[in-house]
This record gives sequence, C-alpha cells and structure tokens, in this order.
Amino acid sequence: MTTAAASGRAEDARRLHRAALLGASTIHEASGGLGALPTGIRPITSGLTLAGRAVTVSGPAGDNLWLHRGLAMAGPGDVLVASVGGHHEAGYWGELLSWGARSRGLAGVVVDGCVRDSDRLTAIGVPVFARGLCVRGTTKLPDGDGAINGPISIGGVTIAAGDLVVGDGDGVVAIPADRIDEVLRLGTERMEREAQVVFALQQSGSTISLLGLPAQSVAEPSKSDGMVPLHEIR
Ligand SMILES: O=C([O-])CC(=O)C(=O)O
Ligand SMILES: [Mg+2]
Repeated sequence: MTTAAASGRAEDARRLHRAALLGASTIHEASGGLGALPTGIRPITSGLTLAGRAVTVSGPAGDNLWLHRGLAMAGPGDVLVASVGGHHEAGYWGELLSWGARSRGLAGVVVDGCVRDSDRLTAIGVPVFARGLCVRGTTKLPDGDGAINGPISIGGVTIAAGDLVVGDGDGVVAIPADRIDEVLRLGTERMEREAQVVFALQQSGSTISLLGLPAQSVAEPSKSDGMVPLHEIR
C-alpha cells in the first residue's frame, strides 16, 4: 500500500533527479539568477554531481563538531551545507565523515572551507564541494557556537533547511524551497529550447541568427580572406 508519505518521497526523488539532469548553471539561469555560491567552492570529488535538500550547519572557525552533529541528523537525499565562521584554512570534512555520509545515504556535502583526505573521497563516492584542500585538522569543542538547520549565508547567498542544492562541474547553486517547482519547470523549458538550438547549430553553425543576437552593422567582408576581423564583431 502506498502511503501519502511514501508518495511524497517518490515525488521529491523525481524532483531531485530532474534538478541533477538540468545542472547548476541551467537552474541558476532559470531562477532569474538566484543562489550561485562563490566560484571558490569547487567539486573536490571529480565527476560526482549532487542534487538534494539542504541540511544546514553552522559552526565556529576551525572546529567541525557541528558537521559531525549535522551528519547524525541527515538522511537519504540530504546535502549537508556548512558555514564555518569564514575561516577556510582547515580540513572540515574528510574520509571518516564521507564514510558516515555514504552509510546514511546523503546526496552530498558543501563546505565553505577546505576538506582533506582527498585521495579517498572520490572513491567513497559521496560528492564533496569545498573551497579546496587543507591538511590541517579541526578542533571538536563541545561548547562551540553552532546550529543545525538554521539559516546560513555563504557568499551573500542565504540557505535554509530544505532548499534545493545542486552541484556539478560548474559549481553549486541553492534555490529556496518555495521556488523549486517553478524553477524546475522553467529550467526544463530552457533545456528543451537549447536542445533545439543545438540541433540547428549542428546544421548551420550560426549562433548569431539562432540566438537572435545583433549581427555586425556593416556586413563588408575583409579584403584578405573574406572573414570579418574579430574586433569588428559587436
Ligand atoms: O577530523 C575530521 O573530523 C575530518 C576528517 O579528517 C575525516 O572525517 O576523516
Ligand atoms: Mg581524516
């Protein structure tokens, strides 16, 4: 028997699957320019992409206990998104946490700081996005200030629990929960339009006419080779 909760979970899994297919850049464009995290946050686990619901974590600079606590609360389809007090120079996530994330079925991890144990993270298979790599460890102070599922801000983007988080080779984007369905619809339309343009480009090769871009005002070929010099193209 299918319960309402089970069908809700299935619907959300379909949403996340669609978001992963669209990718970070298309979702960002379709949203009208929302949620692009700083370009310094890059894929650490090369080739692994993520789409999931944010479980937000904030913790003090140089300490990762709140990430361990966040992992203990997260489950299948969740993405841990961590703000670490603006201090990037420490390995806030590593092999042990990634094994824990894999056991719990997490969709991935985004850290506004560095991570470590990089040689093993890709093999473990949980997508990790971070500022870079750092061998330095973190403290795990029991009384450090932090929270799970409170709003956090990364590079001026506010992320709340349940927001859609998508990461791929282009970077990471976060979309507010109440905009997800609209953005996925617009993203799908955009992807379909682009597929038509790609097909047409394979025939003609002109991005100017196919994308409706302004052409050069005077279509006068150069004397030398019949090609218009690049600097004359507006
Ligand atoms: O020290 C930590 O908690 C981070 C780490 O290296 C690991 O998870 O392996
Ligand atoms: Mg480690």
